[in-house]
Amino acid sequence: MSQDSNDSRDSKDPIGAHLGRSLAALERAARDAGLLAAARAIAAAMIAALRAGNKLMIVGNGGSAADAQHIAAEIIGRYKQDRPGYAALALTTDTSALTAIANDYGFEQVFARQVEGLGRRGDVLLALSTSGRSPNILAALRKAREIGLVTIGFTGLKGETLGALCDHLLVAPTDDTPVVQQIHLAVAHGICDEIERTMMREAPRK
Ligand SMILES: O=C(CO)[C@@H](O)[C@H](O)[C@H](O)[C@H](O)COP(=O)(O)O
Ligand SMILES: [Zn+2]
Repeated sequence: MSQDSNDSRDSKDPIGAHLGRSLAALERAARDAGLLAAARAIAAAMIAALRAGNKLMIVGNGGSAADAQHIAAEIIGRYKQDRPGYAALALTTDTSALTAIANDYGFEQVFARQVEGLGRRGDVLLALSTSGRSPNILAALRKAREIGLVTIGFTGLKGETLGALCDHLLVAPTDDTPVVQQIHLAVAHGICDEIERTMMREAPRK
């Protein structure tokens, strides 16, 4: 049985059961010193790259593709403060590129090919994968390493092997896919806050 499943409550009250699982996992995350240390190190790596004129690229499948776009929008647009846009993009949005690459080279290459074309040494690749096993995510991380990007993985309890391809790995303390995604987004919002506050403190008008 999954760490967070509760079958009898699920069948009677799926919404309440989901909220209960989400709350418990978020509480575990908020008290997880390893997760908080990883999140702070990830924010610092992103800040260093953005300050040096590099960019952040983000990849994910399904709900994590939506999260990739959400996080990129917070950074290029704004999170809470009026400030310059910082260089971030999701590689999940260009349907022409995605379909051409999938059609011509296979779905496994949809992100790796974009990393090859757009990535420059010192850029950051943030890969969101709840399972840590999606072949297109693994291929993107391998390509990023080849080019000299900083590699960051967000995963769940089943995905820790992703760490072999990542300079920084954040592990949500659950194996329930949607709850893993919710923790990824909550941590990402905290990281956006840290990025914005630090960049604004150091160069408020730049
Ligand atoms: O949003 C959800 C589940 O909450 C799904 O769309 C989910 O993202 C998809 O099944 C993905 O293909 C899962 O990929 P990954 O996180 O294992 O890399
Ligand atoms: Zn979902």
